[in-house]
Amino acid sequence: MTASQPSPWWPAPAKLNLCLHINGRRADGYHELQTLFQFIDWGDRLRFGVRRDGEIQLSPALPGVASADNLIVRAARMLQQHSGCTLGADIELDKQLPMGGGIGGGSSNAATTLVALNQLWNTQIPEDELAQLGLALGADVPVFVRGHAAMAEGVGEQLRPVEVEEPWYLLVIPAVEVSTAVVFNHPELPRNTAKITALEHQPERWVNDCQAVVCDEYPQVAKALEWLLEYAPSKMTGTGSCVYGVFSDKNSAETAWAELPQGWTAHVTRGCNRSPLLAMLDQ
Ligand SMILES: C[C@](O)(CO)[C@H](O)COP(=O)(O)OP(=O)(O)OC[C@H]1O[C@@H](n2ccc(N)nc2=O)[C@H](O)[C@@H]1O
Ligand SMILES: Nc1ncnc2c1ncn2[C@@H]1O[C@H](COP(=O)(O)OP(=O)(O)OP(=O)(O)O)[C@@H](O)[C@H]1O
Repeated sequence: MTASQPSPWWPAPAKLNLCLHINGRRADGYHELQTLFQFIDWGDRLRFGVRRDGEIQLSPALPGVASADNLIVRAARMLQQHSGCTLGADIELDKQLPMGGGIGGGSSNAATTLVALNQLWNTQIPEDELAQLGLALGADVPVFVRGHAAMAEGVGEQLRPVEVEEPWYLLVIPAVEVSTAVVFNHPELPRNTAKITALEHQPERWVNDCQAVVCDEYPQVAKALEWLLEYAPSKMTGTGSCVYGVFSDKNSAETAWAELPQGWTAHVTRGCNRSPLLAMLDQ
């Protein structure tokens, strides 16, 4: 027997990497980096119903991802184990974000699950601990748990909240999934960019060190970037495949979007230093 309580939709926004500088490679293969995260006001949504029997049920399933491997289910189980909570959840996912696009959909889903169930189960895990728990699920989970635009250093685990401009973006989604591990193992990847102090205040120095190798390996990404650059300063996010152009207002982003080649997918979206998930928590 289960008893479900209705619950509102919780946002799981995407992120952009406004820069991704690779400063070195550690002995364990992981890379030292400097990357600036900002959220966008576009993402997935999740809805939770509390169950008394401890089961975690997710619907619909994601194509190609077994339920036990889904970061949503893994996040819920992790919170159960960590807190000793005996409650479960029925979780509904409204998936909008492409996978392998470098916009952090899986990580954001995991973070929203941790934050929402922490509230709905009344487990009262403090934010620092919740972010630490999330790190075991993926390098980008903590920034989504904290919900502030941030500069990340180390291997991505040291986060410092920042305030940067909140422009409009035209986000182009090439029809290709890029593997983060393949990009980081690429022999041609530049790995010796000098570390820059207060990088968040120097947008003219923001680059993505993964962009050139991804454009070489995936012509669709190179083509999307070339097209966007006709309209605005543009870059790839994370390890790709998505690329974004930066616009000062919504109108000019929409004007470029109207010229999108047939068959391409793109979204006009706004940068946010405060995640829509935090806004929901404040309600
Ligand atoms: C670099 C970013 O894309 C920036 O948003 C992310 O931090 C990567 O986040 P993610 O996909 O959650 O990454 P993880 O699942 O932690 O790592 C995937 C793979 O990327 C490589 N990796 C990741 C982060 C890092 N600092 N150095 C690495 O070399 C490792 O080969 C690792 O096996
Ligand atoms: N709930 C989930 N949503 C998306 N992907 C998931 C989820 N659970 C597990 N995955 C797995 O994680 C992989 C990476 O998905 P994700 O959407 O986070 O990619 P990404 O945007 O490239 O991530 P990042 O920017 O963190 O590198 C997927 O290919 C999928 O196999």
